[in-house]
Amino acid sequence: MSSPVIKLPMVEIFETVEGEGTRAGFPTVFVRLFGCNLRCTWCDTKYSYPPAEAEFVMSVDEIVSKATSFGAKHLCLTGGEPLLYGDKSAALIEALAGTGRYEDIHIETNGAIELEPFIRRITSPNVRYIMDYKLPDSGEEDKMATANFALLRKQDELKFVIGSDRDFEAAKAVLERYPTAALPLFSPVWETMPPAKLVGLMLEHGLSHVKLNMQLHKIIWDPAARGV
Ligand SMILES: Nc1nc2[nH]cc(C(=O)O)c2c(=O)[nH]1
Ligand code: SF4
Ligand SMILES: [Mg+2]
Repeated sequence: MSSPVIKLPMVEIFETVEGEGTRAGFPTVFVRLFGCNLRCTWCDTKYSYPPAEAEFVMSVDEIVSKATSFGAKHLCLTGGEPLLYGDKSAALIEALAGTGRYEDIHIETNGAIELEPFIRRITSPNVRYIMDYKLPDSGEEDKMATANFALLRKQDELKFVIGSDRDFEAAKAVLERYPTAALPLFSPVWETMPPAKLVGLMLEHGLSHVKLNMQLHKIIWDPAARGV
């Protein structure tokens, strides 16, 4: 019996350089799924959930075939929220890992999805999670799945997008409250937090284990550009 075709709503698949995190600067294929369970005030991908519509629907095989048509050895699965589709999202990750084409597959997840089923099911060593923790300015802090902190591994990354002094204080408090093996990243909200101010706060508060995370793609291209 053949397995049923798994289909997912999609926004875009493209190749560029990774703009964020420890792999910033590497040529990377981006697979952006449609749909999100949050509505962050400062969201920069509002085209990835309603009232916008999915650009197309693709089967897992079609997504893998398009992704592997590019040369990059890094792949970023993003959205929207790429883990919104549970077993279907997991099947896509397994299929991408199963190609053997990628040194690194990282998943940009929003902090409002329990990671336990994914970490348990997907055992490929090159699959990593970059989890956001949504701070007060996002309006979505109460949705955070704090059980994920203890599950994240040293190859994973924990990203705080910081819009204000209040957000900075909250991020610092979260790191003190929830121990994690993941690498903490502090990223300035493009419109409201000058990077120099965020660096000043990091140094002033002695956060020697935290890495500044600039969005390279917003420096290289127009901050509003899509598909870069
Ligand atoms: N270049 C580039 N790097 C990125 N890293 C994370 C992105 C995202 O939208 O999740 C992104 C993106 O959209 N473009
Ligand atoms: S989780 Fe990401 S895609 Fe969803 S609303 Fe927040 S910033 Fe936008
Ligand atoms: Mg983006």
